[in-house]
Amino acid sequence: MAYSCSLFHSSLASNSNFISLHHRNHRRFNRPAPTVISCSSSTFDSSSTTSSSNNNSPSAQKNRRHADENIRDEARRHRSTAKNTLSAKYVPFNAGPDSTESYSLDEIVYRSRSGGLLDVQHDMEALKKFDGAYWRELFDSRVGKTTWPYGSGVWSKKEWVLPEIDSDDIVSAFEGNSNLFWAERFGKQFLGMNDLWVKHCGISHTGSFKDLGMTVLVSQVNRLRKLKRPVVGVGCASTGDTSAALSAYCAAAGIPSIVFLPANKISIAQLVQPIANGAFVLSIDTDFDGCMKLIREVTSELPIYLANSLNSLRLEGQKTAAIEILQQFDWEVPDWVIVPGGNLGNIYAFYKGFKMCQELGLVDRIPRLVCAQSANANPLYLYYKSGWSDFKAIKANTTFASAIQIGDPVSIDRAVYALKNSNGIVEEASEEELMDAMAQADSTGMFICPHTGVALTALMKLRNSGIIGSGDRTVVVSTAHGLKFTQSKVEYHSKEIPDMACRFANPPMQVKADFGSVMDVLMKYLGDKAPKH
Ligand SMILES: Cc1ncc(COP(=O)(O)O)c(C=O)c1O
Ligand SMILES: N[C@@H](CCOP(=O)(O)O)C(=O)O
Repeated sequence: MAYSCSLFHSSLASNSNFISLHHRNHRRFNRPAPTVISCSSSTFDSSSTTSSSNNNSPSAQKNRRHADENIRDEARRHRSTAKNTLSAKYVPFNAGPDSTESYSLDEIVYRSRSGGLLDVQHDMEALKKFDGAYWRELFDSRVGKTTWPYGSGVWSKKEWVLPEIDSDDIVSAFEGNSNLFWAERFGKQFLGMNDLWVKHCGISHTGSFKDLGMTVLVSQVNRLRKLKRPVVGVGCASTGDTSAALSAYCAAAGIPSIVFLPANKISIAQLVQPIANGAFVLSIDTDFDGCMKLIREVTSELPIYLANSLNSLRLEGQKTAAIEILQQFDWEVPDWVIVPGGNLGNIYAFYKGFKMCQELGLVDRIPRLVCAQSANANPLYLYYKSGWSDFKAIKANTTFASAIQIGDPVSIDRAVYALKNSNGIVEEASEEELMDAMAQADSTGMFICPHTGVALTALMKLRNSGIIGSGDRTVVVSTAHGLKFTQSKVEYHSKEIPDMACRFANPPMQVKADFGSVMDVLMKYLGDKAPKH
């Protein structure tokens, strides 16, 4: 599949700005943030230790960081001396009330004694000592600042993520705080919807939502290494996004990273990311599931810490995207959230984020979740269609949504739990459907990845069947930046894909370099576009 059009070039744009959405949010964000938020039994650092003001008033100057101090030093100087009453530990995933099995987060453990998944369990009683309004205000007060580490959308929720980690150990690129895009034209034109949103988790440091989990995992590794635990490097199997995030965060912390990639199955843009960040890259002649099996075997033999989402630390970071969505809607709960699924950690992370907000009184309900799969890699969809009676791992086929070409998802149990407990739905998208949906979305000003095309296809199907109503507030989670997947767009717009009509292709027009020829094509174009009366 070669490039045929020299007009197309790829480069990865990175933007971690928080784009506040609408008037309701402005009201909240404009409120002065409290310097210290006190509560009955504890005090957490608030965001306003650094002056975020541009003015030169004496009070702004007084709050200024010392000239010889960096933001980490400054955070240390302002750190609350109150005893931290919050904690978290690993427990077997979905363990019954009688289970006593648990592990410190400082242990290197990925599986329960019975071989099942683990989950990070927070001390909910300690968190409940503060009411929902407290947490809403604390999280809101930290948005858009450079105070270490709260300028990160993940670490602005530190108390719910890794409450015990020292801020000094955190490795962060101020990830998160991604924009929630009102898909006005796409919603109106293709779906008759006026409250459709796209959460752009891919507009991030390495171009995918993986940054949210990787900052947490690599921070904990940083702590483990300081505690002299046997961690020489960190490794993952990847379809291209986990490897990019792992290598970037490890490079920032000076920790060796090792990535197992299925040969010729990821995009060039994704392949070059770990190479550029200095990771040890193994290109292996197998698929993602084969790489996953190998990394699990290797990490049980060598002092390499496992960074895939089998490791439940990752999901603690990823769950903050759910909290962020609620925050961006001024703590109003959307009706639906649609997430593309592959290894199936993220759908559970969203569930967990929403559920914590409900349990801790920030909101009174959770949205219905939809997991969207490529029809070429759809083990969850087949399981759902069997009435959850018959799960079979499959051999995943090639799909343009290459990052979710996964046939044996490690988090299958987590995904089923999330969907059952959120009245959820699973949908699938054929190659033509996902590529058409991507092209349609792009034609309304987005530039999404094929995985987001899978999620948009699910939305289209659920709208057509009337399950999602025209007025339902719906969020589609965009998981990676479209600039990582330009080749699939080039092929689509060049109409190069066998057996695909590419109905929304917009190929460039070749024109001779003379005024007459250019005028001819422009006159025709403008004639076609002129409003018909
Ligand atoms: C771009 C993209 N979208 C979606 C997914 C699916 O996420 P999960 O594996 O957590 O289901 C992945 C990775 O698997 C991905 O890289
Ligand atoms: N899409 C993923 C696949 C691995 O998922 P993980 O969340 O378990 O790391 C990737 O980019 O590698």
